[in-house]
Amino acid sequence: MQQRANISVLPVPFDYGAGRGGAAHGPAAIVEAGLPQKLQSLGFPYVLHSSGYMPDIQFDLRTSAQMKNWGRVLKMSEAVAAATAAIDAAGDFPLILGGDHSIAIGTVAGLAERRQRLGVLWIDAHSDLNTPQTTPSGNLHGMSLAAGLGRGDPRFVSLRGAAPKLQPERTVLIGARQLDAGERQTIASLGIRCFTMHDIDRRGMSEVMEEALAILSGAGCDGVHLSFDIDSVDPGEAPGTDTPVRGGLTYREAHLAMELIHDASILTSAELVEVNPYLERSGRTAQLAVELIGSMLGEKI
Ligand SMILES: NC(=[NH2+])NCCC[C@H](N)C(=O)O
Ligand SMILES: [Mn+2]
Ligand SMILES: [Mn+2]
Repeated sequence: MQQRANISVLPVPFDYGAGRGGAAHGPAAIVEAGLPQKLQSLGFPYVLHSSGYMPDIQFDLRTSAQMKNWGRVLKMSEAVAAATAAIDAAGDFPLILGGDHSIAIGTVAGLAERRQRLGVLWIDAHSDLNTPQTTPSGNLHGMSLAAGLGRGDPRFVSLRGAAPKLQPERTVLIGARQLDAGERQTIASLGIRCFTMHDIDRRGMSEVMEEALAILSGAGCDGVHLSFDIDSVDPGEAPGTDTPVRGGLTYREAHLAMELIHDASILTSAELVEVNPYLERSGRTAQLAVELIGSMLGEKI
């Protein structure tokens, strides 16, 4: 991260953007797995917010086949955007814990309020570039990056005003290995830089990350947000997630990515999403999340 010492941890216990329940318990699992101790041992002052900033979203039953639970996702997004914007405005480093990946609709909207040239590093097995027209599932966690880029339902795209929040030349994807047809089209037509698992296999994580970070460093960003979907990591290491895809990042590749991100000193915010403790007994996925956050913050072997 940049020279901002105070870390503001914002839990988003929400999973109505996913196809099943459980990711709402991700933040508690990550805290339970030792995140506060990790931040302390690395010497960062931090505050751990309660989830009380979220209004009563349970009872907004508005939904459709193309945007399941959109009423709840919209209410959550508004609350998360406001909370994230406030943390950013206070000069703290926002560290957001998901929750399913639909929470990025809110985090990106909140960050974009002060940062019109926000860069985003999206580490994920997926691209989350679907729209209500292209989604195969109707799950909004597969549409969050699209919303940031100005694609999809106007209520999400224009959350808290200006749209789009993100520009394709400041958006970099890493770890992709399961893209839907409409998403491929969007990546091609917008010219988004997408480093797939194929690229990582051939060139190695180190070279891929160097290029990715160079793109963001050279893109005139006024901030860089890391959106880390734990399903980017291979399901052997990260089984507790809703949409696992074989052939993911190894444990070491994931750590190396985080270490290189730290060394580049460009991050101004980060989120870690899609940990679903319901899907495993071991707790190893939440533990991995804590370790990866450690590497992101400068922990070395
Ligand atoms: N954040 C995630 N885990 N997204 C998974 C998306 C899966 C699929 N592309 C869909 O739109 O439904
Ligand atoms: Mn995702
Ligand atoms: Mn994913």
